Amino acid sequence: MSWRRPKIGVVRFPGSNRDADALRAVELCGGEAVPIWHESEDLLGVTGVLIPGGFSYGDYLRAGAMAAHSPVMRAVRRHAEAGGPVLGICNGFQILLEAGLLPGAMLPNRSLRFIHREVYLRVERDDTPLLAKLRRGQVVRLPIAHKEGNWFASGEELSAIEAKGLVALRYCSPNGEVDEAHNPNGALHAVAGLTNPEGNVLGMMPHPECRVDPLVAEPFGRPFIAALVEAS
Ligand SMILES: NC(=O)CC[C@H](N)C(=O)O
Repeated sequence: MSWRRPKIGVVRFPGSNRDADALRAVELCGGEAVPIWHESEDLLGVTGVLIPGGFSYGDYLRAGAMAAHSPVMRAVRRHAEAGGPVLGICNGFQILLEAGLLPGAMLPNRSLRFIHREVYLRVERDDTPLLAKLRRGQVVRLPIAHKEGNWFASGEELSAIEAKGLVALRYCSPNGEVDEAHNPNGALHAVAGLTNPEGNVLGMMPHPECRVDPLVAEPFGRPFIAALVEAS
């Protein structure tokens, strides 16, 4: 890494609650974490963006639906369209879907319950900078904590997403088998994470930001945060 610590903006909305861990995770992975309030019309000179989890606007309407119309999201869109890296975690992923920066939509979990537990994830691609610290086929374990993680796309859209290889992560067994028994929320094709066609925007339901410190647990989240820092 160069002498300069890349500046990563951590966007905060009313109701964000994973922002503190996200800020710390960025610093632990070598970035300079810059909090950005949702009313900001610009990104304060950052070169990467992290949209953390939580309950922006209380999940009213649909999770992420109101946050997607915040002033800061206009700046995030410009940054993404210019090729800048963006990582959306959980509510951040929901916001990116609602903003149309990633394809598909979230439905309530199949069980209609909030689910908080560890899951296994199979890495489906490693050919883009935000996934470059993982390898295809690798299985990682991370926690999920959501009630709207049942990812959905229409049949045609789903085929196009698979054909373009946009699926980044799928829920799986500890051995990497993708089956319905290991799909916690009913997401179509067990989708847990997606990229845009250009690969510079990544959304994921599991939480890497609370798995970066080896004193807490095996740091399976580190490659995601470190890749964002390096890509920025
Ligand atoms: N931890 C999160 O970011 C998830 C909260 C999310 N709004 C939900 O679906 O419940």
